[in-house]
Amino acid sequence: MHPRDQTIFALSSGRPPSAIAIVRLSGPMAESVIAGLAGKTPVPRLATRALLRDSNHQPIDDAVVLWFPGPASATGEDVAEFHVHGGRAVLAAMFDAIAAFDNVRPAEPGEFTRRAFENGKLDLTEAEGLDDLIHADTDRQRRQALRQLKGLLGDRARDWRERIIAASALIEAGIDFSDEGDVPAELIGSALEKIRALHDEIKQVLAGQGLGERLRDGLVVAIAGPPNVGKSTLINQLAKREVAIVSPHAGTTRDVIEVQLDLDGYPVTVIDTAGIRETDDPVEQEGVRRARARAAEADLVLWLADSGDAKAGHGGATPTWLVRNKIDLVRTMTGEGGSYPEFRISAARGDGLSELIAALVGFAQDYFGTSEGGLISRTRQRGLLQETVESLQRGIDVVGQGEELAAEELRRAAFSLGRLLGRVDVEDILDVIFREFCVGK
Ligand SMILES: Nc1nc2c(ncn2[C@@H]2O[C@H](COP(=O)(O)OP(=O)(O)OP(=O)(O)O)[C@@H](O)[C@H]2O)c(=O)[nH]1
Ligand SMILES: [K+]
Ligand SMILES: [Mg+2]
Repeated sequence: MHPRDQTIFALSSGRPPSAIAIVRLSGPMAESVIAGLAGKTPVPRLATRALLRDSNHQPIDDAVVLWFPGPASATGEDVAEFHVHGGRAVLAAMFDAIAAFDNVRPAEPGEFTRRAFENGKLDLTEAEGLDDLIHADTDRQRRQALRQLKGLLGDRARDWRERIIAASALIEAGIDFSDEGDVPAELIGSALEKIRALHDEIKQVLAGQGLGERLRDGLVVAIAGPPNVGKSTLINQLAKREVAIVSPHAGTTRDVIEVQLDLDGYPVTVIDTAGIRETDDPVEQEGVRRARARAAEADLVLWLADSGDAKAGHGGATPTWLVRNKIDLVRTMTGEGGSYPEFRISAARGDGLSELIAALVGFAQDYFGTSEGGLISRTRQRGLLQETVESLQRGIDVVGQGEELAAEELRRAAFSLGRLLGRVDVEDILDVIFREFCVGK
């Protein structure tokens, strides 16, 4: 039997132990399994209490079960849900009892959503939104994912695709006429007008963008600087917990330490790195190498320095702020900040931290944009819209030289939008997209 025709099951809720765990099944065997374990098929879509028993009639758990006959289900197939107590032994017994049925197997990551997609329950942009929603850490990420899940980009793309096909029809009609000699100029003129409008509309969506993708990936802020200036002390303050070891010993931090922060709804990853200096210790050398590499890749570097002797500079092109630490020890500031924005803090005492954090929020606002974010949240989506715009532009350019050429470009544009929606030619990308999903989703 093809894996696609098998019935799949998975733990759809979080890691056990938990108060309640949800085990989900989808496929033709779902009814046999739910009836087998619960004693009878429950009334569709009604939460039903049942004592679940295995094939030897041994009780497994006192549970709530739900039965969703297809196609009116999340995946479009028959779906069964078991709400059991979330103990490891309960779940192990459930999985054994379920897997004992023929043609029932554990689901691959994202396989439920993939089946929903294949059964037309959602388009590919909505599936991507669903994945983003599950992984959203901050409020802004959640709102963006929800917009995507609601199909805003998908709706626009469907509309664009239909209009491209309508413009094609006009041009194709022109081609038919041209056999008789004269191509009616008003047909071509009208098609051209439609294509120009589409081109401008999609281009506008592309222009206001970058923000959505950034919101999905988050902003990376690296704390760098010489040894012992208080980098780890600062990251602990920002994280409000002891993520990094602090000690008076220079060269304490060697690995790159990362924390995820929610700064006013913006997802920010702050990284603490090894103090940058010349050293003979090969382990510390490796730490310094990593520190430089991560600072170079970051979106913003907080270059930490001793207040008494501040020299900013990591030599990279990354935006950099000079943060003078330990102002509790020093009265007079020396050293050149140069053109870098400057902050004065005591990471240990907390002085100046609220100003630094406020400035970080401001930076995040500029970086992510203050708008609600755009329709595009992935490079895949951006690339396909870009292709669409290019095809439309070529269509406009060549329409005078031959209607066939223009029609071909419009077909390409419609094809790119079809791929965006997951309607055509997508097997390869489906594997990539759904692999990133959680098991049980
Ligand atoms: N007085 C004072 N001491 C501080 C301040 N911030 C950090 N320290 C102290 O400075 C020493 C070094 O702090 P760390 O946070 O380990 O410095 P680091 O830059 O991470 O050091 P490396 O990882 O070794 O590069 C510790 O003894 C801290 O307690 C501060 O604002 N004021
Ligand atoms: K240290
Ligand atoms: Mg450190």
